[in-house]
Amino acid sequence: MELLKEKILKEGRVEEGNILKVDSFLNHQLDIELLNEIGKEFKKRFKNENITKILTIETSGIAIGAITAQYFNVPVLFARKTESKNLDNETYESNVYSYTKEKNYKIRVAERYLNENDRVLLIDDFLANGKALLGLIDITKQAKATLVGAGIVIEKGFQHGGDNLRNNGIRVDSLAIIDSLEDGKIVFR
Ligand SMILES: O=P(O)(O)OC[C@H]1O[C@H](OP(=O)(O)OP(=O)(O)O)[C@H](O)[C@@H]1O
Ligand SMILES: O=c1[nH]c(=O)c2nc[nH]c2[nH]1
Repeated sequence: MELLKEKILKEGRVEEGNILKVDSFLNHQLDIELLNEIGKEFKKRFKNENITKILTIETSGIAIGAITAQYFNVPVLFARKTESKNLDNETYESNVYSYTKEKNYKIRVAERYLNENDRVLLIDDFLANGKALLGLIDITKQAKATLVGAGIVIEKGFQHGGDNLRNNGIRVDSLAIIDSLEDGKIVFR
């Protein structure tokens, strides 16, 4: 998606540890105009798939998940990473290692909001090693829901999470794929 790539080149900063910082528009401050265009693009790509639910993971997936859900007219459900009295006792659970936080999280989704009648589109801001998506896929399987695929805003292709999933037959549509951040230079696939 050209608009997104231009924005990444204009505002993205490469940080230590192969981190691309895009917090001016994607996962801290939010550029709603751009996020709307991204939501429309996901709708265009998955419009024939009868999606019934968008599933994402807190924190950074929520904004893009919610904006995208408007174009599908379906609810967005986000996996929680922290315990809460606010959550049902009956939950699907999985484990996710966070690349940016360097720690493991137990993620949870209330059973009542995901079931075998659902056709699920996973949405997230970033795909790196694929751990967040693997956790969401695990939860989708536990719910016996149908996994349609994943829509990702930025994939860091050099970390291979996306290609591993594709090799396992999972549809992963990323709007920008980065092949290298070496020497602080952003190189798209
Ligand atoms: O493909 P992976 O290696 O799993 O990396 C991608 C995940 O990492 C980020 O989440 P993070 O753990 O930084 O949490 P946040 O959403 O709270 O920022 C991002 O929002 C994805 O969910
Ligand atoms: O803002 C982010 N930048 C990254 O490089 C990254 N990798 C995983 N998750 C990420 N989030």
